[in-house]
Amino acid sequence: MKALTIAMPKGRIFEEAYVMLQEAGFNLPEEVEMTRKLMIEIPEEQISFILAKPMDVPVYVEHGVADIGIAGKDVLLEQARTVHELLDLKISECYIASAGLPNTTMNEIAPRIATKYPNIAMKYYKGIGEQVEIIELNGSIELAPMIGLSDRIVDIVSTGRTLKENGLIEYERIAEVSSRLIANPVSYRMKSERIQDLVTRLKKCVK
Ligand SMILES: Nc1ncnc2c1ncn2[C@@H]1O[C@H](COP(=O)(O)OP(=O)(O)OP(=O)(O)O)[C@@H](O)[C@H]1O
Ligand SMILES: O=P(O)(O)OC[C@H]1O[C@H](OP(=O)(O)OP(=O)(O)O)[C@H](O)[C@@H]1O
Repeated sequence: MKALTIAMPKGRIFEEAYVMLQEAGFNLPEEVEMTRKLMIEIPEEQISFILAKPMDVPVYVEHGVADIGIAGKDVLLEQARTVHELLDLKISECYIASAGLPNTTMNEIAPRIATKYPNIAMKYYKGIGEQVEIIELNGSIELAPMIGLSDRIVDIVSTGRTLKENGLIEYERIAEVSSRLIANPVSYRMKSERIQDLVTRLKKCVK
């Protein structure tokens, strides 16, 4: 059996994907003890997990240090990396939307958009014919309109709770997001049997 290295984000995606892999019949410990270790080896299954920042998962996969990865569609849309998207796992579902303070229009000259997704935001506003200035932030995006840093934000919405609790409303839904199984193109050829088996087994567990 050929060894597989799988890169995954540490947080919510790992938790959901790990359960899915167990449901798919992989012999993984009942619970992973969350330590500071950034690599988890499962010798019985010849699998190693690399625990990464969400935005870094496609980087590991594109460079081939991970054969497989699990990444949010948001990250894949933002980065356009050379990886194969194999399967929609339908976990960590949410969407990307534009939002802002209620009853406000955007500044007519170069409205400012705060976001963690500069490429997605730029493409969206270009598509609707708005010339905007992007302000790139790394988190707590919902703060920006409240404190006068931006006219709008482009960010992830799931329950809508963060928008609501920060006095913002959604203006437009931009893209649907869920986690995808991705593969390095060379690994996909060299380890095709192993990867195909993983896809077939996971497919049966998609809800
Ligand atoms: N509120 C949410 N509900 C469901 N899925 C989400 C939500 N927020 C983000 N996601 C999805 O989960 C992925 C990882 O997000 P997560 O919140 O775990 O990390 P992060 O806070 O962006 O990362 P970090 O703080 O480590 O840089 C995102 O790329 C997206 O696909
Ligand atoms: O609609 P909701 O259910 O409230 O979820 C949306 C929030 O979840 C994500 O933030 P996260 O918790 O990852 O924190 P972040 O600000 O560090 O990105 C996202 O950036 C939103 O802020």
